[in-house]
Amino acid sequence: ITNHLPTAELQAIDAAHHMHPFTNDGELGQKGARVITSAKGVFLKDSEGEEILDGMAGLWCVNIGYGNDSIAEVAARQMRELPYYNTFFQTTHVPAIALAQKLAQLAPGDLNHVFYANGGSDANDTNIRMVRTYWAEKGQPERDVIISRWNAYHGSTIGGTSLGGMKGMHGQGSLPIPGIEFIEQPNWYAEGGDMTPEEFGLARAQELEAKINEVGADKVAAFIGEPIQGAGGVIVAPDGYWAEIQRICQKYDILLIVDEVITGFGRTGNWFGSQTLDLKPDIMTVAKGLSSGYVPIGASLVSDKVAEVLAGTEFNHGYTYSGHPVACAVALENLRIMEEEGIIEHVRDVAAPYLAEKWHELADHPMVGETKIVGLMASLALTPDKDARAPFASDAGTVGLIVRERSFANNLIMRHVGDRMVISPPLVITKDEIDLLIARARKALDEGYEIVKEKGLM
Ligand SMILES: Cc1ncc(COP(=O)(O)O)c(CNc2cccc(C(=O)O)c2)c1O
Repeated sequence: ITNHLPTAELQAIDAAHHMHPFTNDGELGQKGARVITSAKGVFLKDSEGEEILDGMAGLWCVNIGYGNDSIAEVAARQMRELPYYNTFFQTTHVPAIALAQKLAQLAPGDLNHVFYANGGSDANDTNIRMVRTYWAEKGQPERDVIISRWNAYHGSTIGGTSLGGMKGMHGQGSLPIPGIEFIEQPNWYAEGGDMTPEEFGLARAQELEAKINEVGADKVAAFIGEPIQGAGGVIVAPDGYWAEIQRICQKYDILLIVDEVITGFGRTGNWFGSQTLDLKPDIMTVAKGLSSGYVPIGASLVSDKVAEVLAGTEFNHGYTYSGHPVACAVALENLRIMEEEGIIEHVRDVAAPYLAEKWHELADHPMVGETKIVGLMASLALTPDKDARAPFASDAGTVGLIVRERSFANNLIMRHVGDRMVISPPLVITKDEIDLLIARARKALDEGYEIVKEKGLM
């Protein structure tokens, strides 16, 4: 099978054998999956020769853009030299050592220790076992509860799904696992009612203190949160929310896990979202932009305080590919490119300010209620009534899906989460490419708006 097989044949074989993530395969099988054949910079090519602007950087991950040759070179060289070895048998190797050192240098605060994983989900599984082991080692084994938020996303493993607050995911597989508690999310647009954003954010943060007292402070191990909820729809917490969350964590001496799988490695205009929002994690989850998606890799960046306690015991946890040499070598090269090409500065000084200006202009569209952006992750809320910040009468996602389909038809990848549209382009995007993205997004909104009116959805 090659890229040159007719699309319909590729689609038929895909439908016969390939089960897609988060997909109704029955429906997709009828429709046929879009066959992506190559990519360069911020553009994908499909099997019909269409050029598509990837407004999602794959899945929030291709930070340096597609088609970087030096990464391919590094991967090939490492594969020839040491394609695999483990770090279980009191052994290590240079890629794992060098990447750990690099991450310790780049990470804020005293996140000086790295536990490797395959991606974000299993890094969060590590975090569940790590914080529970931490407290057991400190003589408080009953401190095993982790508090998260509804509509958070922390992955698709049993642990990651349980930490996440997506009720639809919990329903498939009898989740969450015991010991995970939830508070409401800081989504002012949808849930703030008549409160100001700041009042609402404070109220939502103070739910953490209430939950701690409900569970019993001596039972709570940690709190986990994304600096900005990504898969939840790029929900930006109101000012003051995170300061209050951190005050409460310190008051009750519970560990703070900050999940930077999306916000890490330049997405918010700094190396980490924790720097943008002034967070001080005890553990930070990373993946995606760590390798720009060129190979799977994730990790838990761990503070001196936590690592010190863990160092006193055998932490019986780890994965075959923890610290995979090719993945580590590629991640190192990815970070070198980010530094040497000044990609963080490009986001902070050029791309993010420009995208923000253009993205906020979309708020003049009759169907757009709010536009939010931090760095190069942005969202907009679709609404039939801007003043009321009203949801559509149709099932959540109906209108979002219409706009997403029009976006795809106009060769722009733009995600919908419910009736919010989301973008997260490669960090290397230029101002001209932003103009193209905005033009195609506006066209998708205009065409979507016509369909929504025809269907009587507003
Ligand atoms: C904050 C966060 N934490 C953990 C994970 C899980 O990482 P892995 O997928 O590498 O196990 C994620 C992943 N985020 C993610 C993954 C797939 C799709 C989408 C989407 O928004 O459509 C988002 C994430 O966004």
